[in-house]
Amino acid sequence: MKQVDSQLSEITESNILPEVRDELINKAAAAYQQAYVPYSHYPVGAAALFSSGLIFSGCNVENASYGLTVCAERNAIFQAAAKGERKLEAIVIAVPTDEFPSPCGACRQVIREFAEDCIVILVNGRRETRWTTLRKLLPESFGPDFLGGGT
Ligand SMILES: O=c1ccn([C@H]2C[C@H](O)[C@@H](CO)O2)c(=O)[nH]1
Ligand SMILES: [Zn+2]
Repeated sequence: MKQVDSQLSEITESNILPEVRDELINKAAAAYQQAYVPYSHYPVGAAALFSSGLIFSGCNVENASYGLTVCAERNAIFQAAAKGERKLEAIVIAVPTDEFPSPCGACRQVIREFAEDCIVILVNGRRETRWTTLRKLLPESFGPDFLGGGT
């Protein structure tokens, strides 16, 4: 546990510039304003930083056929992938509630497709942050390397 925490603080302190972090947080919080959530009333915003330096944001979009709902994280990542981005560096997930969000299993796996590991910053409605990593959220993961893919 100690080791994980020290790895984490290394990642959080050194790998993201404060101005980039702030931009990610602002974009994720702006994204949830556009959430389409007539069923859950739980808006989520995500902002994903890719290796190009570009940030892609997205919100959750629900559907009357509930299972067709797309989460904010996947919306942001798929928009990036559609523009040719392939390497995810960090993702911020923001909600307006007091509780921190947590990416669902499907989104963890989609994050894994574009990052062996990456910074994950969770933001609540008070703009408090919780830093974690994909590796911590999805240990011993299955990824593109198993299939010789990932490019
Ligand atoms: O990390 C999360 C967790 C949930 N949701 C969405 C899916 C659905 O629209 C609503 C309730 O599950 O929140 C996200 O977008 N991201
Ligand atoms: Zn999800």
